[in-house]
Amino acid sequence: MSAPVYNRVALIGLGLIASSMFWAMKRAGLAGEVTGYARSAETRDTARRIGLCDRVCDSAAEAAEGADLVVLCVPVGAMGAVVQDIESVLKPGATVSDVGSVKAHVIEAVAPHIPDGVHFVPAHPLAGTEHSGPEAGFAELFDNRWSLLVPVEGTDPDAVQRLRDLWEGMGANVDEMDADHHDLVLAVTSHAPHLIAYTMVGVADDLRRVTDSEVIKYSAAGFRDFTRIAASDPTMWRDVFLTNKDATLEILGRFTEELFALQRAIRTGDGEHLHQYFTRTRAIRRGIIEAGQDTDAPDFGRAKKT
Ligand SMILES: NC(=O)c1ccc[n+]([C@@H]2O[C@H](COP(=O)([O-])OP(=O)(O)OC[C@H]3O[C@@H](n4cnc5c(N)ncnc54)[C@H](O)[C@@H]3O)[C@@H](O)[C@H]2O)c1
Ligand SMILES: O=C(O)C(=O)C[C@]1(C(=O)O)C=C[C@@H](O)C=C1
Repeated sequence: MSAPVYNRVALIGLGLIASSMFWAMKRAGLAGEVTGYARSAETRDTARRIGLCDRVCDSAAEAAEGADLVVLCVPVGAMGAVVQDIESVLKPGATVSDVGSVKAHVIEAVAPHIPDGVHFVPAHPLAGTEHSGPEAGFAELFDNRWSLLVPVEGTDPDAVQRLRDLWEGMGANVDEMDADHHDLVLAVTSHAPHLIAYTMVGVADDLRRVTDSEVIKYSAAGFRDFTRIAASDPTMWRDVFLTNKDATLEILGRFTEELFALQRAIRTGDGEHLHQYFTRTRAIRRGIIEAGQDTDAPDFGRAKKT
């Protein structure tokens, strides 16, 4: 057990990420008391029933009052409204953070409502599952995953260091990045891939109407992975695309160009193009495994190189 990093932590929005943070903080003794608030009475009841948070409050302001750290764990599009519910109760010296998947938009929506004397340190854990809600969380979610801190210029370095200590205590590796760079990187590694998975599953569903249930019956591993991703929370992902518009459209534009090039290679029988392309992408996967970045990858990925 570590010494608490914060005496009082408030979690606003009690879904997958907040509940995982709660269990991870409890596992390592990182917070004295953790309060929580969720918009729906049903979620608050569930949280009380499963012991999620030391105290579940009936308003965001009640949960945030007196907290040393307040973490906004709601969909990206709701961050601006939520900070306005709590701005008047934030205590001087407190830190406000968030876990949103998009950073420039959150900073734009939240920063104007942070009172003088309160720190704002945006963050984004690069860990999740397709499940959502208060019962989806688990203490190990952040183990050996990245959590990116995106402090705006002039932020107190002690406030940043303290949040870093919290994330490291929850098992994550921490890096810092600026917001625009974050949003471009995540458009490549997370946002565009999710949109592609949503599309692929949508196409298969359309096809299913033609081929009856064969798409589901014979779905192979690759397609199943797409369906896992495409089962992710619709509200969360709607907000991601609406708030990281430019970077996502830029990456999707490039994706479409490559897709057309591959389509052409197939039509013209250009096997050389296809082989070279797949050789390049295979090397990327191997690079990730060799760098120890894919903790889910089986060992044979490292050992066998044909
Ligand atoms: N799921 C992931 O893989 C993942 C990973 C990293 C970061 N994130 C980010 O974390 C945040 C939370 O995601 P999650 O997966 O925990 O979602 P979730 O759906 O499991 O939980 C979201 C919570 O926010 C509440 N909420 C929704 N709208 C609200 C509003 N207008 N006001 C107040 N509360 C509201 C919901 O009731 C729920 O309690 C999002 O910003 C998301 O982008 C998600
Ligand atoms: O593993 C998953 O289910 C995820 O999609 C997690 C994932 C990702 O794309 O890697 C999704 C969104 C986040 O903002 C961070 C992590």
